[in-house]
Amino acid sequence: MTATPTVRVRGLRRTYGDIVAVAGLDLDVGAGEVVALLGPNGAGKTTTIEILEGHRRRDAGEVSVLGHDPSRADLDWRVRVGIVAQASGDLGELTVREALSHFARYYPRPRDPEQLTELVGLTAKATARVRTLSGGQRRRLDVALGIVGRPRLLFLDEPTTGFDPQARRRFWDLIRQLAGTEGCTILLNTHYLQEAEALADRVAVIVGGRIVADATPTALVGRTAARTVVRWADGRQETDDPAALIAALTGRYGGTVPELTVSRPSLEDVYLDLIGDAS
Ligand SMILES: Nc1ncnc2c1ncn2[C@@H]1O[C@H](COP(=O)(O)OP(=O)(O)OP(=O)(O)O)[C@@H](O)[C@H]1O
Repeated sequence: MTATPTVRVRGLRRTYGDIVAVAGLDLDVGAGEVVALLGPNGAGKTTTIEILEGHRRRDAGEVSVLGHDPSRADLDWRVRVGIVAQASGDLGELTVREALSHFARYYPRPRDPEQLTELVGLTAKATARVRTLSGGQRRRLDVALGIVGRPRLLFLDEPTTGFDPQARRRFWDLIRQLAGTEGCTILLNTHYLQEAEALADRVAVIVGGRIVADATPTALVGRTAARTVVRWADGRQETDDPAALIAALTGRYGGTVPELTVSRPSLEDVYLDLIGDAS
């Protein structure tokens, strides 16, 4: 992590009447990092992201995003921040190409709308009206609109909801490209554990408006008490040393172990443990 994080949050709080949505949250995101926010419904992820985007006020806490307080940010800051919100705006009767060309004009150094259409896999729909797109296609357009201005920092709030598996993989490639080649910092809010595992340098788990874990996916999985489960035709055993167990089974069967499967603990196991402990 660099000396000055791209996002720095200390003691963030936000209430709605009696509901404490964000309850003293601390978070750092370094330049070029991809950080995934995970948490159950109502944990405070969207509230946090929208405060960082400058779209919601906070009750307390310090927030610095690209060196500025987002609640007082100017146009110069806005063009450096890309946003893919949970709900997308109404684009009326515009076609995909028209929508991208229209929004490209707001930025000093926009991406080429044609290349962007290709990048998000919407070339076949370039002249289709936005209202005729399927849910997943509309979401891809939202992603395109979020990156049309070549942001330095990109907020993605559940970006791949409604994507088919192929579109999701393609989106992951795009995010890796943005983070890798272009050095874009990305804060991503997702319910797909596999997505967090595939993309994130760090995972921050929010429960009840607070971060309860913040580590690399590998470190989080390593922290779990869950063990590898080895199953075969007439047995099942949990173990810390699957190789030794499989060698023993191979000896016992005098060769191939029938119906052998090995399941390692996943990020999902750890996540479920964490939110279970914290709630
Ligand atoms: N505008 C609002 N008015 C009142 N309560 C709100 C408002 N926005 C959010 N909340 C409440 O604040 C809490 C946190 O909501 P938030 O949308 O930040 O959660 P989330 O982690 O993004 O959830 P999800 O995964 O379901 O999108 C919830 O209890 C929610 O009902």
